Amino acid sequence: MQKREKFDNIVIETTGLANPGPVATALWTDEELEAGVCLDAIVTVVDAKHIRRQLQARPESGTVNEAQQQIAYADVVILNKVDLVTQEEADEIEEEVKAINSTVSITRTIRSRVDINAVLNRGTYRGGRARGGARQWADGLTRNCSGDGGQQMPCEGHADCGDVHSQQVTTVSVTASQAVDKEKVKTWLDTLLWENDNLWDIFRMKGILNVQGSDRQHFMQAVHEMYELTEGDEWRSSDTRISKVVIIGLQLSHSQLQASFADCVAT
Ligand SMILES: Nc1nc2c(ncn2[C@@H]2O[C@H](COP(=O)(O)OP(=O)(O)OP(=O)(O)O)[C@@H](O)[C@H]2O)c(=O)[nH]1
Repeated sequence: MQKREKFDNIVIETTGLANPGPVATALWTDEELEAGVCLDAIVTVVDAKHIRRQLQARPESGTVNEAQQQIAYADVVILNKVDLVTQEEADEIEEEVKAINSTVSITRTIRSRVDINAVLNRGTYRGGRARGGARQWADGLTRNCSGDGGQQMPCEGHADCGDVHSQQVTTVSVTASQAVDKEKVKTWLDTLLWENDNLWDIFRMKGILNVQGSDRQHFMQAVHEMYELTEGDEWRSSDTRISKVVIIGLQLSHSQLQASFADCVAT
């Protein structure tokens, strides 16, 4: 079939669809396949006036709070109707959103008037060597880590208290200061995402890896049950070579995740 012009962007509004995960994975195509469409970013509009009540709603047993889940999958949150809340309330809402998804970028709006660059062409799912995209969020991940000779890095990360938050979607971050073994990381991801016997539910993962035997940064991300590991540029001399992965999901135990990630260190 021949087409005269291509679309620049396709925006899909999943109205009435509580879980963006399956739609996102269907559109997240392998770069090497050079598909005509690729996933750019998942954007969630948060209603500042009503979100706190929505976040507190108790889900039925075996289900997840829909507002929490939609924030968990988001790469960008548009915090709308900020004219209907105070500045302090908006700050508190941002904190609650970040407690669910510490990697999300938040833009405050009235009537959803937003700079189009905040939501389109973000390149979030582009591989490691692309400009912006993975490199940008990976810089954000490592910004809070300071290297100090092989010790555990004191990184920021919500819910790093070791508790399992049963009905609450949270972000947990795990780190390794020594280089990791790529094959071990793949096995770790397979187990986390595919063989968990419903012990936890992972929606989203993003990470930067210092891979044994490589001078290049490696990026990993997962959505729903799909993950991708890509090679990026060479580490810069100013970079702290660490591995850090953030995991967003339900029933996450920081201590268990940290211990299992530590097993990925190359020996
Ligand atoms: N004051 C104010 N009102 C808004 C704003 N954005 C939308 N509204 C109004 O809020 C009302 C409901 O709009 P929305 O919450 O956007 O409705 P919707 O998108 O159909 O809601 P969903 O069912 O959640 O998709 C309408 O009257 C809008 O004009 C805003 O930023 N500030």
